[in-house]
Amino acid sequence: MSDTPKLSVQGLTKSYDGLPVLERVDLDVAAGSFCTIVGASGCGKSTFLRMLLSQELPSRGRILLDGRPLPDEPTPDRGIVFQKYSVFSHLTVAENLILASEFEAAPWTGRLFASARKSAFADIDGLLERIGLKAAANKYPVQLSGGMQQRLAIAQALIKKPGILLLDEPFGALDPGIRVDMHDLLLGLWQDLGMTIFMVTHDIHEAFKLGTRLLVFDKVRHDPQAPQAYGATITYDLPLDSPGAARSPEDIAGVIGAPAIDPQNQFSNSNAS
Ligand SMILES: Nc1ncnc2c1ncn2[C@@H]1O[C@H](COP(=O)(O)OP(=O)(O)OP(=O)(O)O)[C@@H](O)[C@H]1O
Repeated sequence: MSDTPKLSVQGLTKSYDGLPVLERVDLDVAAGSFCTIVGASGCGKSTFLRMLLSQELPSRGRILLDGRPLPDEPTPDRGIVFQKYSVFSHLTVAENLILASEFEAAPWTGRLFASARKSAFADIDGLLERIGLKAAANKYPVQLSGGMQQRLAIAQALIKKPGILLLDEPFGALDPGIRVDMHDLLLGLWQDLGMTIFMVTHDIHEAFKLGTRLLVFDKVRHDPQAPQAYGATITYDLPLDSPGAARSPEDIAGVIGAPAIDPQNQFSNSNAS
């Protein structure tokens, strides 16, 4: 097996208007890892994911994918799911899923016809089944529950079989019961498809349950006179799947300090900028 990390982040800094949001981030991630990311609100977790997607470019440093510089633009090998549904409301579930193929095959019209369209629908049949949306293939997003809409968003992100899946609080808007179903779905997909996953969450229990590695973002340098003078970095990088690894959110409270976790087991916003 190759020793080259799937993803390598080297000396990464991101600033907006000269103010650093992230600084000196270094990280090597092996293929097949499931990295959960936690940190105070506003510390740059989404910004980090957007850089892994190439929606944003680093101000300094670099990101390597399979040992090569990350492309400057999003590519099909990286899929993303956001908290808020990112599906097209005027298209059915199945139409949402064949959209990428339609634009690939017909960039001007975004439309496939006759046998090509039929074949595109046939291609997504297995995915619809796997994601639990087969019976809803002809429904519009407004006719789906929140959980089903998020299943559709995940299916959309998986359509190009990405090696890396980026999840930005994907279950944050769902009821606890639905979340458990979504955890099972996600873990099953991760195991079946062998993806490398980066998932931002505010729920520390979710981070422990799903991740093989927990990344905590926080500021190590503070200037009370200038709160925005420094950016956040990875302050804790905890393996969750090896013998002796931290096993519970209570363990992490001991490692990173109890104030990081509030009574609802959510990361506090005390460092919000
Ligand atoms: N395009 C942008 N231009 C200027 N500032 C930005 C931009 N995108 C993000 N920021 C700033 O960067 C900081 C980090 O934002 P980001 O959304 O990455 O944090 P986060 O940790 O994901 O927060 P939350 O947990 O609340 O979602 C914030 O102060 C935000 O205002």
